[in-house]
Amino acid sequence: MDFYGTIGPACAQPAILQHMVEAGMTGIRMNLSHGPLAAHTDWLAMIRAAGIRQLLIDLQGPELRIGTLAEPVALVEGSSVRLGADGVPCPAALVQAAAPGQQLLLDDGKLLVQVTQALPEALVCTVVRGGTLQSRKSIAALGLAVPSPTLTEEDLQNLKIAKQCGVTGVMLPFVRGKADILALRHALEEAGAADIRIFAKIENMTGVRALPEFIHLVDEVVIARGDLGNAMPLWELPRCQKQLSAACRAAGVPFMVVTQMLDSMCTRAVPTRAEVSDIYNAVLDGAASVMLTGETAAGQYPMQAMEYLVRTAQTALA
Ligand SMILES: Nc1ncnc2c1ncn2[C@@H]1O[C@H](COP(=O)(O)OP(=O)(O)OP(=O)(O)O)[C@@H](O)[C@H]1O
Ligand SMILES: CC(=O)C(=O)O
Repeated sequence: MDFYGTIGPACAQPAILQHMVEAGMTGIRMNLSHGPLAAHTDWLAMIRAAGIRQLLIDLQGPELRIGTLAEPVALVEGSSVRLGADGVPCPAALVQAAAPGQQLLLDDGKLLVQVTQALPEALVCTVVRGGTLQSRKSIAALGLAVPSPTLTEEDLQNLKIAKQCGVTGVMLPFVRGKADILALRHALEEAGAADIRIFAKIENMTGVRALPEFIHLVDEVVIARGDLGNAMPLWELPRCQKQLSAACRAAGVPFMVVTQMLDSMCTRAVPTRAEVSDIYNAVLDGAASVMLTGETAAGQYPMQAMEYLVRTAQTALA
């Protein structure tokens, strides 16, 4: 079984990475939504030096995100916020597609705004659930199909240098169907990196429904519960996870379970009973790999989190 962390400011130090490897980490994810491969040569050197065998890059793909903010923006419930020109930067395709009444979940659903006015270059929204909005956070536009290419220009640049950077796998967000996988395969071939494994992230209902058409074209399916949890009431997410796991087992395709596996360990050295049960159950369901994200990238206890992940999974395997 594979155990992944996510590299970020909290763990990008040789001694911490070394400790995570000693705890059983077999691979690491680099989230390229926060910066390109070329800007992370120091992290790449650390990953090599720590002897981490598998390096996954998580592309931008068709995912919608807030752009870069000069500083975090406080969104106050009931107040108005402008997305687009002269406001919080966001993709132009979203501004074009959204109509008044559209709800937009921000930062994996922590914040919620509703469009009140759709101008040609901006959306005026009312804040329904407030909080602090930071740069590059996710946007989920429920029920709205926003046209976007499989790969961004930056994704293509990253794929060109992936092989020389030691990348072994590519995670494609928000897979919508067979065409997205074929486009990524083609881009990898063009980059001379046809042997890099493809991890298809299931992050919304489009991906759930399309899974049968592309499951045999990918190397691993990723049950990406952060965004997937925005696509349904949260009490339905466990059933969806179980159904996706069963579909992968039936097809004989490996799958990964990721997100909030040990979320409380971002700020506490010991996980909750519910979190260790979640890991144990994912392993019993047949997961080929499990991954930590914010816990290792930005949390206070990256080494302890990796230890709990690996030990709990190994206990389930024993
Ligand atoms: N390459 C990076 N550079 C700087 N900060 C990073 C980097 N990768 C991750 N982080 C920080 O760690 C946090 C958690 O990482 P994670 O990969 O889960 O990002 P995310 O944007 O929250 O997730 P997702 O891409 O799944 O929506 C990020 O929100 C960011 O603050
Ligand atoms: C990891 C990720 O992208 C998610 O769970 O949405």
